[in-house]
Amino acid sequence: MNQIDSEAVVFSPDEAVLVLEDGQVYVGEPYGATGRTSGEIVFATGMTGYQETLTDPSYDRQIVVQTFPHIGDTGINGEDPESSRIWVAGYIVRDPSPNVSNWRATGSLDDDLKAQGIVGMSGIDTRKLVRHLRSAGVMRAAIFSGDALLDEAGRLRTVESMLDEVKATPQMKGLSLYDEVSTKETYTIEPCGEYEGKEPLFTVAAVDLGIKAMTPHRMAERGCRVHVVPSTVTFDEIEALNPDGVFFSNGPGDPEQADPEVELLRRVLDAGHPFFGICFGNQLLGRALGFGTYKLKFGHRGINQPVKDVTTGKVEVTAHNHGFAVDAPIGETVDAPFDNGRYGKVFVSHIDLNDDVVEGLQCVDIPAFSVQYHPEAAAGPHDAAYLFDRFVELMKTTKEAQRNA
Ligand SMILES: NC(=O)CC[C@H](N)C(=O)O
Repeated sequence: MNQIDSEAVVFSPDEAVLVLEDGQVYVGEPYGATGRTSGEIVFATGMTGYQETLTDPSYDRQIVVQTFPHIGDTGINGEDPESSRIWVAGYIVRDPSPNVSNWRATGSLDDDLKAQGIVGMSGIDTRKLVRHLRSAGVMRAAIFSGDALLDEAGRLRTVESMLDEVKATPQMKGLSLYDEVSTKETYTIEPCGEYEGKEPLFTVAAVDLGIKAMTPHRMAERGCRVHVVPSTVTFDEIEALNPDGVFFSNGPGDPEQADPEVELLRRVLDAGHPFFGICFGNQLLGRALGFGTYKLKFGHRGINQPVKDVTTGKVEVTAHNHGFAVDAPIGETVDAPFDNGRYGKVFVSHIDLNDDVVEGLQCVDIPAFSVQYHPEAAAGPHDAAYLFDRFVELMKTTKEAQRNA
């Protein structure tokens, strides 16, 4: 069934009910675990990579709607997850595949969602739902199925009571609400591929704000030893690693409420360490430089967004997962506003050709740059792999300059 007028909502105990913060209601079937879940509802437009989406810690506490209708046909496997578990709060698909057909499959998506207790639903008009979110903007929502559809007396709940629960759901907050996504202990990724077993070319301290597994791997395959450190790491703990470069990862939450991480980043910049940031890391660099950040109406979540590198004019097909963006001037090189230009000049290096959203920052006077999108290609195109080469080159030139100073 589709979205229906909430006054006339009818559903049975074996169905699933989606209630949006603005009162819209959709009735479908349970998919994955049954129960209740709530969070900010967002949509992802990728046609492939559903395991990478589900296990991206940046989706922590968000209900994800897939716009591509047929999900689950390749089952699940042990190679594609981007972290140790599924992080989405809930999952909504149009037409889940009842069959698994892939040589790497170790099980079905439905079973994995059930095993991890992820409440989902299917069989609703996701196109209508996404068009509504695209015009009304992302908002809080909840999914109810199984016993969660019943009140204490065992009667079917009212939509009003479910709507009350939606409105009691916490709004998107800063990283402190999400520190569950970060590693609790530092771990190290050694050089791999052609650099396997060799002395590392460079040492990177990667701050895990919700890091995706493939990201440090992209640096390790370029000869780096990567120490992945918790989001609560101190500057002195970073210094003790004697890094040639520092990386801030992607992650959930509102960058405007991540001041401790911005302060840590400023100490990294003041120490002159080469810096590379991705997604949340880009927003934190923007805020460290003195720019603001703002919430997008519905965000960018998918693996085919056109981004222009303004220094080369090249257009890259890129993978995105962000609901916030940096508010910086496009088309000009400016003094970074923080502390009367302490960090020198900076320009917007990349822009999204769909909506002119800032997709990259390049500092001119300090060794620091970042992108809003995901160059690690997990899932997604490999167009932006050069950014990892750029980070290695930045560490190389900075080390040489320090040696010759
Ligand atoms: N993937 C990310 O790093 C997301 C960054 C930030 N939480 C946002 O939603 O914009």
